[in-house]
Amino acid sequence: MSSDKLQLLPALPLCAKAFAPFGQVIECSGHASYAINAGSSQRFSDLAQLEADTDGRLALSIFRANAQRTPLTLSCLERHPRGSQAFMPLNGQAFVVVVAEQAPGSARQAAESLRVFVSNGCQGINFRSGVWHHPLLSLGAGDFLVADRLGPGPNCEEIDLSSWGLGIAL
Ligand SMILES: NC(=O)N[C@@H](O)C(=O)O
Ligand code: NI
Repeated sequence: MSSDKLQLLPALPLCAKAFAPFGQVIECSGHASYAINAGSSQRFSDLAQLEADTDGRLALSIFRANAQRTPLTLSCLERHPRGSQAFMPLNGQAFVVVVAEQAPGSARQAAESLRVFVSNGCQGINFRSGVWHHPLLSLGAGDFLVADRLGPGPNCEEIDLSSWGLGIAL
């Protein structure tokens, strides 16, 4: 869909304070560290609160992402009620994060309620359990380390946005 037919939502640089209602930003900036391993490394500790229900377990995966074509268009929102989901770029690729506190019922509500952030490629994010978000939107080809909940039972609710003509202004 050409950009002139899309309703473009504004994007903000990702920052911990603005993202706090949705989860944590995983970055060294703004966090204390302490020397470990005889001073050969600095540890920036406990940067995200990873969650999994008692039936599940936390797992580490790698997503090998293609660069999204622009203009970015929004296809769906999803949420994982049984656990958190963290993404950390491994190759410095910037990515877009789209979140919502409530599931929008219309394009108008989505335009008012969706929050869009852009990671600078040195920042990762951790979605709290149950936070509505768009699936990964990477701006560059690269790998992401992903920590999320695996286990029995459904853990992905989805709503379709593909017909709402929503895009991201980058
Ligand atoms: N499908 C999958 O594992 N990833 C999504 O949950 C996502 O948020 O990208
Ligand atoms: Ni997800």
